[in-house]
Amino acid sequence: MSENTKVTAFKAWLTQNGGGFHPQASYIQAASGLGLIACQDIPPDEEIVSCPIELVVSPSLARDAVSRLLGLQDCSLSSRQWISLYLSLHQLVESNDDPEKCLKHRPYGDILPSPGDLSTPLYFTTEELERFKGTNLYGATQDRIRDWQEEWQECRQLVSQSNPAWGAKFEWKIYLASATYIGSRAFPSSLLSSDPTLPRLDSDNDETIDPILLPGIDCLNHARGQPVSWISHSTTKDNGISKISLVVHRSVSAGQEIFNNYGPKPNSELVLSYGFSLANNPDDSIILKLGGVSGKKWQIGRLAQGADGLWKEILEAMTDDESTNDYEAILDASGALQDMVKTSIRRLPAMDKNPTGQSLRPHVATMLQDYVEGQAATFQSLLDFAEKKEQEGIALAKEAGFELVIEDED
Ligand SMILES: C[S@@+](CC[C@H](N)C(=O)[O-])C[C@H]1O[C@@H](n2cnc3c(N)ncnc32)[C@H](O)[C@@H]1O
Repeated sequence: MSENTKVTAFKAWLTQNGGGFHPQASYIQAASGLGLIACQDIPPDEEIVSCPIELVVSPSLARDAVSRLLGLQDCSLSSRQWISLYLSLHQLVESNDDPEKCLKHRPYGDILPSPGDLSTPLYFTTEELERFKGTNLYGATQDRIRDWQEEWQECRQLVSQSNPAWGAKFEWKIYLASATYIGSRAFPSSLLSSDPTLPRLDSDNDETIDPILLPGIDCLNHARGQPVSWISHSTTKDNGISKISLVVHRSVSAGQEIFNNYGPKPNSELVLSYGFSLANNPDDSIILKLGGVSGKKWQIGRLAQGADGLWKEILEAMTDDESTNDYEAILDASGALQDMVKTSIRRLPAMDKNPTGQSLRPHVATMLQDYVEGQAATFQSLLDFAEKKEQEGIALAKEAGFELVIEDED
């Protein structure tokens, strides 16, 4: 099937099921892969795309379909595993071998990017990945490979027990692509509530949020700050959700791309889960954890946003009593923070003058450059913060009658 035929079939499937695209929006090749382009001027506040509830790929839909197809009972897998397995089975099982039509997302599966078009770090060459050594992203990629491979082994075993021929075909690359689709296209299940919200899917504080796939709505690329709304439509009958739609509040001129807004995401997350980065991304952040203290992870943004909590924790670790005004503790804490930040800065990968050199593909070089720039700028802001605290400590010492001269070791 050609690319156009697949897109036509997908659009027809979406429409037949009660969803669809704006009549003036075409799903075609855009600047970053497939995207939605306005064929004529579209006024603000128009519904751009909608996905009927029947086509939403939720963990429960996936679990029910997979369990029926494989004859599983009371099987426990994570939400990501159920959805990944459901998507993967679309590739492993021919339509003829699925007489009950458990796998009902074939037109959707056909328009998902091929593995060759996926660009998250799990698709980097070894040499490309090595260039990220010294960053949190490098470690996060290694963790993800290990975790997803364990998930794949577990799923493959289930498939093999049910149908050895399907199990034999279930290679790592099939699970990897499915799990990558979830990372780069999923929305939080909270959108299905009557009061939709867009929290982070990896949010530590809400374990009730699952990934869901919204065919059609996930066809839009991301633009930071784009004003959009999520509308969940209720049925008049039982007040359940009938469809989810996306409304874009800016007008779009003919020929322009229509964007979604994936929310404020740092490049660490954009690269790891989506395979792209934004230059000078204002949402960049670093994650720090103090060894031997509470184990809490601190997220610090550019301009040292969020550093106050981290500072308080370091300072409290340096003081025996409740006093956080003790200049010695302030100077110790500031010294510890400066040492920690300087070590992290030194570990960051060196940026080539010509980052699009031969060893890296250009899109990987761009991600490396954007990501390292954000990390370096954020660490530098934290260093400035620590130096300011040092000055405050010196001023307090002076008030107490001590003249301090701090010598810089670097
Ligand atoms: C939900 S899909 C968006 C539609 C997608 N282009 C497609 O082929 O269906 C998310 C993927 O689109 C690409 N993408 C989205 N926004 C982008 C952007 N601003 N710059 C570069 N790539 C982007 C990335 O590959 C990302 O993983």
